[in-house]
Amino acid sequence: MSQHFVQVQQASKRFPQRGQEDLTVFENVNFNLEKGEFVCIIGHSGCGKSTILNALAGLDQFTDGGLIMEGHEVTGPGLERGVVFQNYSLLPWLTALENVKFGVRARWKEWTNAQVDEHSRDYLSMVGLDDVIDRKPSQLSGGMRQRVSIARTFATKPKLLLLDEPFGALDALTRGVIQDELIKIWGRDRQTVFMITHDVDEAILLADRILLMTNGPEARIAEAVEIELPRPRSRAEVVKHPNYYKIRNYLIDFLVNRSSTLRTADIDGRGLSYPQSINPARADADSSTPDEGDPANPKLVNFTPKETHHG
Ligand SMILES: Nc1ncnc2c1ncn2[C@@H]1O[C@H](COP(=O)(O)OP(=O)(O)OP(=O)(O)O)[C@@H](O)[C@H]1O
Repeated sequence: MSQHFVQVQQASKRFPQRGQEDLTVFENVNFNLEKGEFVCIIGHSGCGKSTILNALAGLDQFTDGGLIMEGHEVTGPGLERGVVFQNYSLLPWLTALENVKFGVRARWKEWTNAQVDEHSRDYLSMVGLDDVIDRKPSQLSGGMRQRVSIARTFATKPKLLLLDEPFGALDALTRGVIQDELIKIWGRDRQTVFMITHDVDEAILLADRILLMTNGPEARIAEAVEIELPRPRSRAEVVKHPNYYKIRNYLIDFLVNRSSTLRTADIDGRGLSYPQSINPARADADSSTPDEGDPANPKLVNFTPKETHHG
């Protein structure tokens, strides 16, 4: 039986295409998540990240392959898994507090109203929303709405949190503030998190490991990069750490140069190919040359997705 909290084995996803061969988005995808781990996944647009996340959520299924969580096959959605999407799916007719309470009440049906209320306020407070809990989503900014979504999902304490580019629609400043809140809230509960992001710096700040996907079609998870930086992390401290540029340059090199060339041929033949584990902080020279710029104030790298072709 699996020793891992989540185990994905030989997963593939194919979509039928009218009059053409099926589109194989990814194949032979293998990875594990350990309990309490924060894992980010990065790859070019269209390689299948959301499809993998949706399968973990039980909202979609792999065409082939296994998905096991705590020894049980995942076959549909469940309360032990919570999802935050980019477009904060709040109930528009409920206030921020009511939105959070809605999830909490569904999770702990035996709780009194006072318990539900206190718990929900606690999580809204953690994301800095004490003053606006009685506002409806339409009266909140995009950043505030996303904070409500995060509070709502974390408040139900799912064992596995699935975050699909949760900050993708936010400006850089708001994003920074909410990243800090996410670190705080995760630091308290230490749930297992699987998060999609296009932002290399965000991934370094948050993750214990970053899974790197090659380009689709027929994408793979080629490497798992260990982020050896002390916790608790803050952006100010992380960018000053001697390992920071080694990790960052390694990731950017993968995305810019290797994600398109490291294809099936390179990783085939290994049978059940788990991603190669990489620790750029311990690697030599090549990937460790700092890029130009002020280390205390690095350029914000928001990795711009590249369309891939499926023709
Ligand atoms: N229902 C569907 N039918 C056909 N093709 C689909 C369907 N859903 C997704 N795809 C295709 O599968 C591929 C993977 O989509 P997915 O959204 O998982 O990629 P992604 O890596 O999350 O991309 P992005 O970073 O742009 O969000 C894309 O090429 C998409 O067009």
